Parts: sequence; structure tokens; C-alpha cells
Amino acid sequence: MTEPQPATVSWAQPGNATAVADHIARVVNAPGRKRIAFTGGSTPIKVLSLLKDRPLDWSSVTIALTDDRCVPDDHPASNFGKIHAALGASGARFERLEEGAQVEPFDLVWLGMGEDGHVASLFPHMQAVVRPGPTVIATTPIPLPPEAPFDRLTLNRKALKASREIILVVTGASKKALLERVIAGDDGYPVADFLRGYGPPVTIYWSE
Ligand SMILES: O=C1O[C@H](COP(=O)(O)O)[C@@H](O)[C@H](O)[C@H]1O
Repeated sequence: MTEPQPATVSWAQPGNATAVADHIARVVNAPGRKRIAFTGGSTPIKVLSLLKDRPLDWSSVTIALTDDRCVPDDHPASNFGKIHAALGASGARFERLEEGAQVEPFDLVWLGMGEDGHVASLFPHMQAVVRPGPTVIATTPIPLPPEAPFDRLTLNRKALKASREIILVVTGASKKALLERVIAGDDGYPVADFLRGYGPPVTIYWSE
């Protein structure tokens, strides 16, 4: 069994949506079957539209979600709805989040991050189900964020870290400043565990 390693962190240059799409395309084009976990929220929308227009063979790829809001697929806040709208016809297999399901390791986990440093639906303050192993858990942010006031399903930390690599895609000056604080030693945000704890290598893609 391999020993867990401290995460290594690097900043991609450039860090724009095209560079993120290039990174994901490299994973899609690698030989064999691949498992990729896709972030939700608003940051991935541009990347999804770029991926949708590329001539990639998705037939060997399973697309999972890092997390989702407990809403119907056709609700504007549904992460699955957005990703499925972009790539539902691509030939990829989609793996739904099911509370308590054990999760197989990933080739790539694509994370976003909220202004409060939450990743997937692991919030600084939340009600959460504790379960062993890499699995899907139910969480409720405290307080509920006004832009998405919903209960959530999310991969737990073990499932998110069971990956060859993580890419963390963020936009805007305030999120960059938060990441710099965390890298310098601030542990007060969920993202800190991914950047400074044990885990796979993390590449940060940042753009305005
Ligand atoms: O609720 C969520 O928020 C984060 C960040 O979203 P953004 O809109 O600020 O990009 C996202 O990474 C997570 O997957 C999502 O469900």
C-alpha cells in the first residue's frame, strides 16, 4: 500500500478556461477507461461550452459530480442539469450521486471553490452525515447560501482525494487572495485540507 503524501500545489500558466479545457481534454484522450468528477456552480460554465464544441471521444469516460444541490435536474441550480445539458449527448457515461454510495477512484477531480472557501459541498459550517470510506454524503450549509439555498449531496473528502490529480478552478481577485492566505498557512477554510493536507497533486487554474 502506498503511503499518503502531502499535496503538492502548482499554479497553471495560463489559468484561463481554454487551459482548463485543454487539461480535461488530455485526460479524456488518455488510453483506457477514465473517471472524471466535475465541479458544479457557475465557474465551469465557460469550460463546459468549450468542451462541448471539441471533437473529443467521450465514450471511455465516466462523468461523476463532485456535488449537487437537492433539486430536480431541470432546476436552474442543478449542477447535473448544467453538465448534462453540455455533455449529455457526448457518449460519456454519467454517474449520479447517491447518498451512502461507495465511490470508485478518479483519474481527475475538478473542483471549484466558493467565496467562503467551500469545495464541492463541504462548507466551513454545515450539518453533515459522517460515513467511512470514499462515499457520497448529505450536507446542509449553515447558513444556507442565498444564491443556492438547498440541501446538498457531495463526495466526502476521502472520495475527492481518491484521484490521480485535482484541478482547482477559480475566478476573481477575492478567491485568489483566499487561496494565497490558505497556502501561507490559514486553516480556516475547507479548501485548506486539499492544499495543505495529504492528498493528490493540485493544479490551480485562476483567471479574472
Ligand atoms: O455550490 C457550489 O459552489 C462551488 C463554487 O461555485 P461558484 O458558483 O462560486 O463557482 C462549487 O465549486 C460547487 O461545486 C457548487 O455546488
